[in-house]
Amino acid sequence: MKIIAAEVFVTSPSRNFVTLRITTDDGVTGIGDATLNGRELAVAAYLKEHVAQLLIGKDPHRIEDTWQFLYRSSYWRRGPVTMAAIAAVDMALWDIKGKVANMPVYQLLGGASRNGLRAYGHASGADLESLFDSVREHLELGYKSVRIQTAVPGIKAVYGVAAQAQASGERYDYEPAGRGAFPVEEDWDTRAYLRHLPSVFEAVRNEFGPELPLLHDGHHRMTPIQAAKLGKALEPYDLFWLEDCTPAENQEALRLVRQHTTTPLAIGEIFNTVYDYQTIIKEQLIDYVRAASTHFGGISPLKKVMDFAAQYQIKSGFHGPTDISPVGFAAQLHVGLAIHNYGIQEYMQHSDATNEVFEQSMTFVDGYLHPGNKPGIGVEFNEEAAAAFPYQQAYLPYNRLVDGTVHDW
Ligand SMILES: O=NC(=O)[C@@H](O)[C@H](O)[C@H](O)CO
Ligand SMILES: [Co+2]
Repeated sequence: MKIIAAEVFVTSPSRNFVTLRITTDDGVTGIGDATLNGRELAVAAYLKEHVAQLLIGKDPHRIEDTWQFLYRSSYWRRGPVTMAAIAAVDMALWDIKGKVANMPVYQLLGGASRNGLRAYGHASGADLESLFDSVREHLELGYKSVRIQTAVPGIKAVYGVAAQAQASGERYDYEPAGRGAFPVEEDWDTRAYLRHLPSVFEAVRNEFGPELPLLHDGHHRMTPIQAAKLGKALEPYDLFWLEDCTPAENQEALRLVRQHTTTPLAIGEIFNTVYDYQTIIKEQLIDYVRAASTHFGGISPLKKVMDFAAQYQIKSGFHGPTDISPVGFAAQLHVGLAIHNYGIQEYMQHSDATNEVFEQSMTFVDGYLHPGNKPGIGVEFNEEAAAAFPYQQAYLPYNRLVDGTVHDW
């Protein structure tokens, strides 16, 4: 069996996606997600200009060998662009292998370790009333766990609060990527946030009780001691996790947070190799691995990092916003179903237009996800539908503090 074609498609139903399709001489095709929100064309070019020609003639069954070849032969290692490109190839080859074996990918990874994958949704609201409505809406949609994001007094626009979508009556089902040639500037004040958030969780617990698993995303905005302060202040509200509490390029920073709080910590959606996790896993500085198949080099390394994490009783919490395409999302459902140390899956629901372009076999029933049992990854790419949605440049917002200093968004 040989690879005869590797094509890259950039399409933009609701938001931009980059998809790789590999075709073999037997006519079997496989697809992979190469979407990097705000830098999509960099990955598309990396694949089109530098990778596609290297794949022609290769045996598609040699997944690990192809992964290692792409990782080491480029010489320049790691980074979000390279690893998203390698991820797309890895996913497409697993898709092909599953189709040839006539098995869903999770069966090739060792079979199911559970019946379904517990998911959490993104509840948000500018004030308590709209936040409570959003929690109720997600409970009605079947979610059994919810992430809580809300506005902060004195701050104009805060990450994760879909006020703009709610104003137009839509559900918050897209990741903030403002279309246009320059990132939208948002504002931030950590002290105001730290003063406000505990009262929000107290109100949510009073309204919804002690059982409902609640998550929160700090989105890289605190220093370690501020993250420690928040983690401790939230302990009475028994969070499932506090995510991205501080920028973690300096993995040792989590030592300080860990010393001060028992609030579980989740880190890593912007990481792209196991080396980014090495210290925080070995020293058990986190409880959940936030990697996504698309940003982390694909299915193969996602399984490897979870096997490493298992030695330290750390579980999965894979990143699953709508800027992970349905292909990347399905790929990590297969990994989540097969591993023993599964935790929870972030699940924002893609839009109707996106679901038209990507025909999926995954299901979401009573709060649990399942990738389905179609051979391979279980997603078909509709090229005709994709052609109707041309790429539109879009950037993620960025932050400035009230004194004008650029800050993490
Ligand atoms: O936990 N989820 C997140 O932090 C996401 O909403 C990220 O901001 C977006 O995926 C960035 O493109
Ligand atoms: Co996050």
